[in-house]
Amino acid sequence: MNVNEVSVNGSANGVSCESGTKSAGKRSNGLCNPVKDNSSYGSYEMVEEIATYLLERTRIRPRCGIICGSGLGCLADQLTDVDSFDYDAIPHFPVSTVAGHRGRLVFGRLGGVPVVCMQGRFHYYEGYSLAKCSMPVRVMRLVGCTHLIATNAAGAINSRFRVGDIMLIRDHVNLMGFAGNCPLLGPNDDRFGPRFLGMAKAYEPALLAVAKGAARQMPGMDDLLHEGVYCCVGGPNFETVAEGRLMALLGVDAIGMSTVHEIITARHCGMTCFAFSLITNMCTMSYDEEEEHCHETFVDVGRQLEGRICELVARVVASIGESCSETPLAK
Ligand SMILES: O=P(O)(O)O[C@@H]1C[C@H](O)[C@@H](CO)O1
Ligand SMILES: Nc1nc2[nH]cnc2c(=O)[nH]1
Repeated sequence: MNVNEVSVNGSANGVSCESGTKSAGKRSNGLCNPVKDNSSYGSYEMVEEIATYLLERTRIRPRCGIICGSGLGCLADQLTDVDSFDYDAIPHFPVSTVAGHRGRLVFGRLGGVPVVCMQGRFHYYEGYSLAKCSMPVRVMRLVGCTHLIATNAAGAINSRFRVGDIMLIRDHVNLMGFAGNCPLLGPNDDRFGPRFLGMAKAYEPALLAVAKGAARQMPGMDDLLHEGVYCCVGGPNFETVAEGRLMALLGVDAIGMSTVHEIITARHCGMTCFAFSLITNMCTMSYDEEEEHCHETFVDVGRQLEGRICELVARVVASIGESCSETPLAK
């Protein structure tokens, strides 16, 4: 099969620069070449090659992939029987460039359930296309994951939220998609999933119920927990007051710079998804307010809440473990 015909990568409106990919021991020069990237990056064969590389080096056969958001790398630190791979050692993998994103893939067990964690994700503002940001989700699928848990740091639009709260994501607004940017742009490869994708049940209601049930059993957690709508923007700048107000009108509760394209990619390849936002700041909704946005402070909010967040994720993973059969799915 001609890889050019089945490539699933699309760069954003033909204007996204790809940066920092390691391939065959050589880093790209980071120059824009969307046409080339569109035809060769992220093919099924490439993702399969990465999956094979990893499976040959670990005995863990993960059922659930976990993406650690800014300041939430602690999720990977609680795994046992660990095999970890720095991103720059994995063929074709992008590299993390953001503080609080360590840049490694960690295979291991969480409460006995085999999982794989991205300890650091890729963002559009780093210069990667949405397809490239989300490519590791397809790797997770091809190493056997049936479920994805995505976490992120986000700003609250909803005035009832407070810094340190957790918002379970019930739904999202794909604002970048409205502008014609989507991780599924370009030719579709049916081996990953269908050309046209329904998104009405993107976030699995049963896992939302598990998380809410778990929170009720964790002292003080119920008060911190909300359910709501997440929106991803390209970043890296935060929102103007007018943009924050627009988000409120759109029904958005929290805003960030990730997750949506990962969930689209995961749903495309048939994964069951659960996601939550750690509220790290209140969005500035009035010109009278001081803007107090600082990435380093956001990372600290994650550190302060790591015990609770780890427990919540462990409980959701335990329920996923119970629902999965023991048949390995890895190709
Ligand atoms: O990876 P996530 O979505 O948690 O990162 C958020 C969005 C920006 O990358 C960063 C802003 O501080 O945190
Ligand atoms: N876009 C956006 N991303 C964030 N990530 C953490 N806080 C914020 C925020 O206020 N806005």
